[in-house]
Amino acid sequence: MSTMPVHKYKPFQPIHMPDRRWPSRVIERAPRWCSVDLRDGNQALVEPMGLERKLRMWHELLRMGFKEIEVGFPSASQPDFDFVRWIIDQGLVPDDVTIQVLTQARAELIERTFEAIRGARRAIVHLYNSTSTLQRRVVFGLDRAGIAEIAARGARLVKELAARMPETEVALEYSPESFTGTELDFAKEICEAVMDVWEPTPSRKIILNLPATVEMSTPNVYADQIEWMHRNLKQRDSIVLSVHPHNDRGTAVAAAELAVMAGADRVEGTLFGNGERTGNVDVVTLALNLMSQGVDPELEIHDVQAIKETAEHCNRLPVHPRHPYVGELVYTAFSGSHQDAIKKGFKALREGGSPLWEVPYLPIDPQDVGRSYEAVIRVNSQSGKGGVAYVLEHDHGYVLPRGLAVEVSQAVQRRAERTEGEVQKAEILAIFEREYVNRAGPLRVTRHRRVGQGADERHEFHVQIRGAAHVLSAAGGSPVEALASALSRHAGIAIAVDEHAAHALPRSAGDETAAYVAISVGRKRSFGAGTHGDADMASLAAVASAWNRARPADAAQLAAAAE
Ligand SMILES: CC(=O)SCCNC(=O)CCNC(=O)[C@H](O)C(C)(C)COP(=O)(O)OP(=O)(O)OC[C@H]1O[C@@H](n2cnc3c(N)ncnc32)[C@H](O)[C@@H]1OP(=O)(O)O
Ligand SMILES: CC(C)C(=O)C(=O)O
Repeated sequence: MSTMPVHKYKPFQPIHMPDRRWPSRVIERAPRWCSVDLRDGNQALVEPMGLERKLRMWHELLRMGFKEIEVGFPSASQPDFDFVRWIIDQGLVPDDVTIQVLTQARAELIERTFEAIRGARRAIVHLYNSTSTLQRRVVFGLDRAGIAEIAARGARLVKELAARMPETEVALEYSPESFTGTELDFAKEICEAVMDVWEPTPSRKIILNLPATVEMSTPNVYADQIEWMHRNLKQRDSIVLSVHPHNDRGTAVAAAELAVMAGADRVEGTLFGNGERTGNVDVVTLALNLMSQGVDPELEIHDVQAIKETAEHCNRLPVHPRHPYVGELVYTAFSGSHQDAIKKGFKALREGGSPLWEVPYLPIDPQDVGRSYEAVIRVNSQSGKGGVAYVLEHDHGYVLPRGLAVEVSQAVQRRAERTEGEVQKAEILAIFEREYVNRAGPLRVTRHRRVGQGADERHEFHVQIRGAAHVLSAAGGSPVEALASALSRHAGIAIAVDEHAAHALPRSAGDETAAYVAISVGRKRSFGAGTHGDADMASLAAVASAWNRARPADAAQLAAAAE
């Protein structure tokens, strides 16, 4: 038993609904989105947005394709009121976009709200009052009938004021605020009391918004609550059923998704989940979750970084580096096995020709949201050969053979362990090139040519051994094999070429070849690499590098024998 004060809390009562249907439903289309960044998001900020920040957010939301945007709580403050007036008066509301404004169910606030929307082509007036057992008791001191009357009275006034403003098409949204703490039969009763006032029809629907004002249970319970309302509300065809999840338990995204499976038509949320306490549901995550399932998210998120910059500027709050789809680190693998799988995934993708994105550990293609592959693999002490090989290939064009990749990654690992940090891409390149590529030492091949023809063909090598010029030669085979045999003869040591690979190495200065060899000098195995504008010379440089990297004693022996 822990010493935590569990006795202060009671479990949330589950909903008895053995025939619940949502668990076997699949989301096949995006819900109607409503951004509440400029209201619920804004009301939770340390420094609420002024005109400049509100306008920047507004334009970002329009660019993303939101068609319903809650633009404020105009009766709350002059800046909120002024912003609503500004976008109406300046003609900033596109024809296909509907603004939404929130108000408590209090006469003076509703009247002020209507002043704010005067002249708008269309507006959703969003009326709310708290309905939970707790709020009824401690905030309002009213019974169910008293609370229902607040809502009905508010709806009557909205209807009356809307009738006096025929130039504006007014829709009503009603929220039984704190719905998750409200008995379902009462939530139904109060919603239907509002409907009785508003008299919605299938062509003039009411929006009933069922908020998880405070997230109080596991998301499946919220889904049960939504399905119960979906199945039991009267005139369902005259209702847009909306949800507005908060994230107190960290499961707002799951709650919203299950709620949509349970019958919700519409979701209210904010960019990256800004909002009261732990925030509103994150609409970007919801939308990209849909995209990752092949469902059109009906929002444009081609540059998630730009959207994040807007959110951070407007909210003056940072987005976490691990935030889904947008965080600085979410497309980055540090750990070896992930890197290996990602590298192989990219290769399979390149070679497979399928349009489907299937790369382990990357649920979506970072490029689809404007992120690059730049940071997909970063290297520290948790990384393996796959990561190092990926960096050398992706960033520098070297396609290392497996054994060499293992060796290089061990050197990189030692560096990472020593510094206890990340090894930057430039350092990885430096470690590799310094140790393996055109490695200086006693042996250097300066020229190669083929002499003779047919059976008499020989390879002639001009080499420097400890600075002294020599001409070596050997018959037949590839230049690499011939050099190994010429060196063997001169040094009196068995030299075998175990591996040899080469590929074009695109460089800004012109195309080069990169070659890799593994040679055995006596019993010692050594890797080397070479680069050169001439393919044969690249391979011969690789042999020389491998030799120069071999044990000093062997090198000395070669030098002595050749002198
Ligand atoms: C869960 C949500 O996010 S809901 C939205 C919440 N957002 C905000 O509150 C941000 C903006 N709000 C504000 O700036 C202020 O609350 C205002 C300007 C709207 C109103 O301010 P005030 O008049 O000072 O009242 P306050 O908000 O403290 O409300 C308290 C009174 O309103 C009543 N009340 C609260 N909500 C509602 C409601 N939805 N409908 C009717 N009455 C309500 C309370 O019972 C209380 O009544 P009492 O004074 O008789 O005890
Ligand atoms: C007004 C309502 C919808 C709200 O913001 C909430 O319940 O969180």
